[in-house]
Amino acid sequence: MQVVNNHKRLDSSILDHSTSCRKSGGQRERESTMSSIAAYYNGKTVLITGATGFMGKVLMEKLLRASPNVEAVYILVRPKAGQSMQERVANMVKSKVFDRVREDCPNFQEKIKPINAELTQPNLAISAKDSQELLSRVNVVFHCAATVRFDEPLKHALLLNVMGTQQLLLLARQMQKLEAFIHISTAYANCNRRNIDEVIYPPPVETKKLCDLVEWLDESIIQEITPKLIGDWPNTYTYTKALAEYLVQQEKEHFNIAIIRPSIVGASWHEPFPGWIDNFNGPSGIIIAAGKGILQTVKVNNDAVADLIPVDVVINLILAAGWHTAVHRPKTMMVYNCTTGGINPFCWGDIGYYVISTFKRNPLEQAFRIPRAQTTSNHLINQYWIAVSHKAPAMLYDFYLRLTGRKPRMMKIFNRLHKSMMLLEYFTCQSWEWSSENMNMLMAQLSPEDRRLFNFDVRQLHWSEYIENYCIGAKKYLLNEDMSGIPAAKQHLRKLRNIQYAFNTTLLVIIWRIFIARSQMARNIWYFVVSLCYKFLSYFRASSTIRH
Ligand SMILES: CCCCCCCCCCCCCCCC(=O)SCCNC(=O)CCNC(=O)[C@H](O)C(C)(C)COP(=O)(O)OP(=O)(O)OC[C@H]1O[C@@H](n2cnc3c(N)ncnc32)[C@H](O)[C@@H]1OP(=O)(O)O
Ligand SMILES: NC(=O)C1=CN([C@@H]2O[C@H](COP(=O)(O)OP(=O)(O)OC[C@H]3O[C@@H](n4cnc5c(N)ncnc54)[C@H](OP(=O)(O)O)[C@@H]3O)[C@@H](O)[C@H]2O)C=CC1
Repeated sequence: MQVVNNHKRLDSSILDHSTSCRKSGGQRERESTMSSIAAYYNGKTVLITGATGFMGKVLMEKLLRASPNVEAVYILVRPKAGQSMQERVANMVKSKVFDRVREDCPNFQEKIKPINAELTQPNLAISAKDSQELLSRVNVVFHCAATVRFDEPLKHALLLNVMGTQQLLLLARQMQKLEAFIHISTAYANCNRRNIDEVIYPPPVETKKLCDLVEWLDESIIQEITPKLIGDWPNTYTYTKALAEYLVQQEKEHFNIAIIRPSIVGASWHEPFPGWIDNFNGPSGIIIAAGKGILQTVKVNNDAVADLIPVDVVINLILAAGWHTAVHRPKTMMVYNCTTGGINPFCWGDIGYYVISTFKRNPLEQAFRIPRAQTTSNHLINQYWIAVSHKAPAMLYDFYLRLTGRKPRMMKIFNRLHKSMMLLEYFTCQSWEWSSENMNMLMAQLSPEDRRLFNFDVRQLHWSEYIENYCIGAKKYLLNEDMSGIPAAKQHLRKLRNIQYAFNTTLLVIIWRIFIARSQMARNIWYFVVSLCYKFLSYFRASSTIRH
């Protein structure tokens, strides 16, 4: 109920702004003067890479809704999974994430200008004609495209995250009207350090030499030497993002640049809808696995800071930084650590608690077991729980599937889950400290209206409410489950609970029977307990007879 009310409150707080597309030119003009950021983007031409991704879509939606008079939004898109660029964009604009902007500006898609591109190819595989159009028109670039997979082979991660960025920078250098270039990095680019300031740290290797090396080395050799090359970085993703930051910094003399470093980007806080999420990355897959009762134990340090940041907070900061970089042209290149830990900390243990309690109240459909999450940072304890509460039930279930003539699948799901958890545990078992002076400084420079429309003040974030919306968002938007199915899902959980009680009781009786048959001590304990119960019952009966 609280969540529903919250949704209403949030909706009404942004309603007056979101309807601006339907208002008259004069009204819109007046509103634009109130919001410097929204007004800045009106009339500008923007280029977004990674627009088909999780953050890119939210960025595009907010930009088109906040500044409906933006001149054009160019997006670099590649054909994928048998779909042409046009088909992908046509499907994308139908996505629920654009529902609000669709309502406000039914023709919003006319502003979107897709450009065929592949960031790993020479010149980004952009045609000469498209390239010319970009060079003569673009005012602001938002570079979001990247591979965010932790297990990406080094060569591919370098090709996309480093060389792709370099090529985009080369293109940007030639843009005649460029006012700002905003590069999206990650707060974990320097995760080999404990305290991370808003500065660029020296790269671990000379990027050019490394790129040359992997170009001619055999793939299998690169795989073999990857751990040595990445050193104390946990994966190729964070390593290549660190290298890219350095490259971006090298261009600071040529145009106005800012780098945004978000931590773990989660579902949205307010916009476009509370709890909006559309992929299984980061915590989302783990949260769903917990809600389905598949994941029963997870390796986290309960007291370590869970540096989650809502996607809309990141997008608001990105847009504000774009405006600030273009209009105020800071003398030094600004790096914005976009994190919550130092401002409004929250721990992994608390997340575990709130996730489970939300899914008990709002269960997912067809759960495998009752949601329950054992959280520990102890490797042995975690392995014990994995054996007892993951592998054993999975084997039993697969055995049951085999018996009923179906294909076993649970062990496969668990193996995949364990692989993901192993890759994520580096981030859940330790804490980092990020400074956030630049984010605070930028916030201080915003007008009250901008602070409201482009809110990135995470001090106002109420974690329990946010996690509740996150879980409900995952249910609605990721799993496409209807809230009207909750009574049936609760009924299913009750059934699972009864099955579990019956199973546990049977198991206990069997174990006890085995003990009694084999051990004199177990027999003695058994007789003692039985006689104690008998005495207690006799006493109870006698005392109740006297009272009558
Ligand atoms: C209760 C306690 C809470 C505690 C909660 C702890 C959370 C602890 C988070 C730490 C988070 C740190 C984050 C650092 C912050 C950055 O800066 S990193 C940016 C975020 N990047 C990531 O999170 C990438 C991590 N993921 C990966 O690297 C790869 O997905 C993995 C983990 C290696 C798995 O690879 P894979 O086995 O090949 O699987 P993958 O291809 O990813 O997925 C295959 C399919 O299964 C789907 N899928 C994936 N997971 C699921 C799922 N759970 N259910 C259903 N389908 C799924 C995918 O959508 C995909 O579908 P298609 O696209 O094929 O249709
Ligand atoms: N999500 C998170 O938790 C965090 C993300 N970040 C950073 O934010 C940015 C966006 O992340 P997010 O939206 O989550 O990532 P997604 O994986 O959702 O999106 C990645 C985007 O990059 C595009 N892309 C990938 N490869 C290529 C290629 N070869 N050519 C052209 N485009 C390509 C994808 O296009 P396609 O649809 O064709 O695959 C997609 O649009 C990244 O730079 C990431 O490092 C930083 C911190 C945390």
